[in-house]
Amino acid sequence: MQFMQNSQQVPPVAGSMPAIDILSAHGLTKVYSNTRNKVAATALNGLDLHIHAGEFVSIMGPSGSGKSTLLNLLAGLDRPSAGSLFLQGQDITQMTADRLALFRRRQLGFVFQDFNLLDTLTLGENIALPLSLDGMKGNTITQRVEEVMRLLGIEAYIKRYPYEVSGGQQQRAAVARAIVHRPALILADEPTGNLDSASARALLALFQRLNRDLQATILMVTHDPLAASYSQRVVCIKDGVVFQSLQRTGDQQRFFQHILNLLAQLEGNNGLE
Ligand SMILES: Nc1ncnc2c1ncn2[C@@H]1O[C@H](COP(=O)(O)OP(=O)(O)OP(=O)(O)O)[C@@H](O)[C@H]1O
Repeated sequence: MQFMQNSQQVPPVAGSMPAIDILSAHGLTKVYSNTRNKVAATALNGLDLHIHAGEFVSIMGPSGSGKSTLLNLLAGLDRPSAGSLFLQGQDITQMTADRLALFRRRQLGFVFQDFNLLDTLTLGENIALPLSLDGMKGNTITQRVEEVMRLLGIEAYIKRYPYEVSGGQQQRAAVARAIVHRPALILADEPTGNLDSASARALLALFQRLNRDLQATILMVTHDPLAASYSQRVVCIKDGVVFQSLQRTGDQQRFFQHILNLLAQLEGNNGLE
């Protein structure tokens, strides 16, 4: 299984930063206007962000800094008030609703805090969904589902329903569903929030493996500095703009310490919840 298939994408050269932008946001602004009390809230205030192909990036920031708003815009669930947002070289802010829905289905993979698996479908059927929605043939779907379940070590549970497996196994199935169609970008929203610490570490190690071995590009929103230390770069948002971007240089323990230092720099560090 390989994520880099598009001619626009090239695998990163070992030891150097990959140069192709999967995501490129310029002056991204979102103002929520409340018609009732006529008070506007600026959630994003001209944010610039670039994510290269093959990067694993964490987004952090205090409560109310704009993380969810950013994720909603990246997911195409909401439109910005101003600015451009290029994914795979296409400005999704200019797409019609239909094109955006197709783009989202093909190019993005989502992993949520509460897994979002359908209870009435088996794990195998849940994972098959993005492929069947895209009209793929049954045999090919079966092959792809089995391949991805093997990759994630959950092939034994293909016929089980979500309520018949553990939280960690459900989240692995959710990751399988997010990657089965080989999206350009995986968006993860607090993916470890509902997992015990052992399952959380296993999931983060899995993200690292997908990133390292398959060059999957991952953007993860997290409040947890330990979770963020599994990624290669932390982008800290404050008041709707990028406060600082921190690249991992040494080992994970050292990066974890750098992240803690960065969080300590943020005004009202106790707002990180
Ligand atoms: N639908 C909305 N209407 C009005 N204001 C909103 C709306 N959604 C978010 N906001 C405001 O926009 C700002 C950014 O909110 P957002 O939810 O993006 O922050 P966040 O960083 O995800 O916070 P948290 O970590 O608490 O989830 C906040 O001031 C919030 O009150």
